[in-house]
Amino acid sequence: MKEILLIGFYQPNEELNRFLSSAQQEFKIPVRYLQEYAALGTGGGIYHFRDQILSGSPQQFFVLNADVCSEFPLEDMLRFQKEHGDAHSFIILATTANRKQSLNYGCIVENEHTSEVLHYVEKPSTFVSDIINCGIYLFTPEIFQHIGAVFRKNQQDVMLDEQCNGWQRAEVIRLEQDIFTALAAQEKLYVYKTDRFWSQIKSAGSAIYASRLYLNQYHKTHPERLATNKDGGPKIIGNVYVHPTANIDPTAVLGPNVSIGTGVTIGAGVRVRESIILHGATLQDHSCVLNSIIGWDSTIGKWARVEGTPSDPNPNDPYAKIDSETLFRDGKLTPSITILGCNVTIPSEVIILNSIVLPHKDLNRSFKNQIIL
Ligand SMILES: Nc1nc2c(ncn2[C@@H]2O[C@H](COP(=O)(O)OP(=O)(O)O[C@H]3O[C@H](CO)[C@@H](O)[C@H](O)[C@@H]3O)[C@@H](O)[C@H]2O)c(=O)[nH]1
Repeated sequence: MKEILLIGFYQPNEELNRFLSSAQQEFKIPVRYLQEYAALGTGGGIYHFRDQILSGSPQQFFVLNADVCSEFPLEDMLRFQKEHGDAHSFIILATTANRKQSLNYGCIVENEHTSEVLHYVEKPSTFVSDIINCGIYLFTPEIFQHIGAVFRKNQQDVMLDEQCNGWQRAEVIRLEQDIFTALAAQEKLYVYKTDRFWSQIKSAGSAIYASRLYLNQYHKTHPERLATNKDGGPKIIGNVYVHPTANIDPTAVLGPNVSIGTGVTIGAGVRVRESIILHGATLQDHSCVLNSIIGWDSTIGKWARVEGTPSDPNPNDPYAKIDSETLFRDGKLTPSITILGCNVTIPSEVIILNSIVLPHKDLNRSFKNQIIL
């Protein structure tokens, strides 16, 4: 791997720049952010920056959606490409979903013998296939010829349509609908199926689930990254990550599925389960945090209870995925995890249940099922 390019249409800010430079230092690889002038779609985005992507003449490159978590079996995909198709074929990583949930993803029909993609439908309205697109692709530079053809076709369409504002429309290209659908059954596009962990991260609730998947993975591959029960340390249950700079009272009980960030302070008798505590937060003595995300520099008072409702996939269905449901159903806030934005203060002895608290709020009482602005 030579370089990582992040492509998006957001204005870069100081936080992003700090992240880029610390990632470069940590992973010892150039990491750059390329900003689109407008949302160009996944195909349009990489096409717009094709010169940057192709500088250094890579033979292949990966394109990863930013909102997925996975074991990212990239080497397996490279190996698969060598074994199947030819050196110029494109590979989509796929996994199996249940019939109902498959409709929320890109669906793939394959030739079972050759793994060639025969048919691709993005988010179909009726069942097409339980093999779904994971949003992780291996391309060769030739993909730009296919995107370029769509771009030129769009340009012609735009010229014929006098009313529309030219370039922008022509440059918006979606990989799935505009490229994959056309490439199916052309002996170009192949699918590599994985049964390793994979999930979308579309809602805040899925962050806690994704964190569990990564901690499980660490348990198998990097157990040294996880906290253990030590004399003079807190009680650890299951998979827990604690940043070395966190200050944790030995009478606290953490886990399972807990991540504690930089400089967090956790007082005596605190209980944390299924939660993410971001940097600089303070959990005062005997507070209890369950199924929640605590934002940067927030403070939870003594004996306070911050609790959410997990939205995990059905554990009895091996192919179930997390539902990226909307915040409201039938006009009501769906019970979900509790999220505190940054710099929120929760007083002592209150309960915050299934709520979303926006940054910099200083609460003075208990809240249940609310979005607090
Ligand atoms: N640079 C850039 N990125 C974009 C743009 N539009 C979307 N993206 C990025 O492309 C990724 C997926 O885009 P979505 O539009 O949110 O699609 P989706 O509903 O997540 O579905 C996609 O991912 C599923 C797997 O998670 C797939 O199953 C599905 O087929 C599709 O690829 C996200 O990381 C999103 O940030 C754009 O204009 N520019």
